[in-house]
Amino acid sequence: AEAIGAAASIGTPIAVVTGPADALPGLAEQAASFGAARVHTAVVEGAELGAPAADAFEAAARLVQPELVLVPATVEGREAAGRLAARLRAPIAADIVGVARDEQGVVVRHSVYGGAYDVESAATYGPLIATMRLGSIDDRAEAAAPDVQPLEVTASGWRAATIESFEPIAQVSTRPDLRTAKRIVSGGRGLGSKEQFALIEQLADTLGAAVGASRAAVDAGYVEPSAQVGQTGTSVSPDLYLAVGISGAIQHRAGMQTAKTIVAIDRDASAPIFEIADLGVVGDLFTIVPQLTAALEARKG
Ligand SMILES: Cc1cc2nc3c(=O)[nH]c(=O)nc-3n(C[C@H](O)[C@H](O)[C@H](O)COP(=O)(O)OP(=O)(O)OC[C@H]3O[C@@H](n4cnc5c(N)ncnc54)[C@H](O)[C@@H]3O)c2cc1C
Repeated sequence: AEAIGAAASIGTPIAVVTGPADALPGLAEQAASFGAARVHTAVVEGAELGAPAADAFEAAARLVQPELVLVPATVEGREAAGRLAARLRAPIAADIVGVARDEQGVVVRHSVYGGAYDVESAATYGPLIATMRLGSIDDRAEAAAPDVQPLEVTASGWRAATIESFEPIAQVSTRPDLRTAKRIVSGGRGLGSKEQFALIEQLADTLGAAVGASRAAVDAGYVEPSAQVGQTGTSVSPDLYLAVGISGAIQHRAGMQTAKTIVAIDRDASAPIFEIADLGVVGDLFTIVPQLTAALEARKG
């Protein structure tokens, strides 16, 4: 939805979806519902990473002759985008957080030095391939009527890493996914222990929010690494980001400062998190958070 929304903000979005044959109709329908004017499908099955998707992207790029190819900056997306750029001899812009158009063509935006600077880049010849940081683009397109066209893909046979075995991790959480959550409650080192981090989980559950954390909280073992928000964690752009006992280091802010409303609770009035907070509460979190949770529960009741 994000890639299609970003593409629609500067042109006509054409989606390429890859996956097992039985999943493609559903994926194609979803892409149209996200606003893709046309959807090209390609069957990608098996355990090879990157190369089969790059084969499909290459076939689509040669057919469509796009100005810009947007690929989500996931592990596999980055691999496929790099391969595609090499094969098309096209430039690549890594980890973009925005797209625009000026009089000369497509411009992409990057957030660098832990979010301290925004820089723009453009390609002098195209197509520009860009990997897109997930959770960084708000644009969404209107749903389109499905126009699904299978791609003819010639397998390149290029070498690729393969998955030989894997162990599924049972997802036990009923909370929203961190990356796409509308509300996030994040806890930092100020929580002091894994047991006390439960305060964050209770508040999150009261708000129907996802649980996030600073790296200090993750490193201290209060919460699992998948909860980390920031430069080396997940980038998020929720409607509400509630930071509790998080000082607001630049590396944390890099992953959350695009949240629409930021609320911070910290006992240190000079903590940098207050520089970007829309609402700040200076005080002891162990007093404030239980009261806040109780007040929200009472309001729900
Ligand atoms: C290369 C690199 C990458 C990094 N990537 C990330 C990243 O992705 N994400 C990330 O978060 N960090 C990242 N960091 C770490 C970052 O620099 C900070 O160290 C980290 O964000 C600090 O976490 P914190 O705010 O929880 O801890 P602290 O900075 O220690 O802040 C704790 C806060 O809790 C407050 N507090 C304490 N007790 C209470 C209380 N009882 N009530 C209210 N407030 C209280 C304190 O006043 C303080 O402001 C990275 C660092 C490096 C070098």
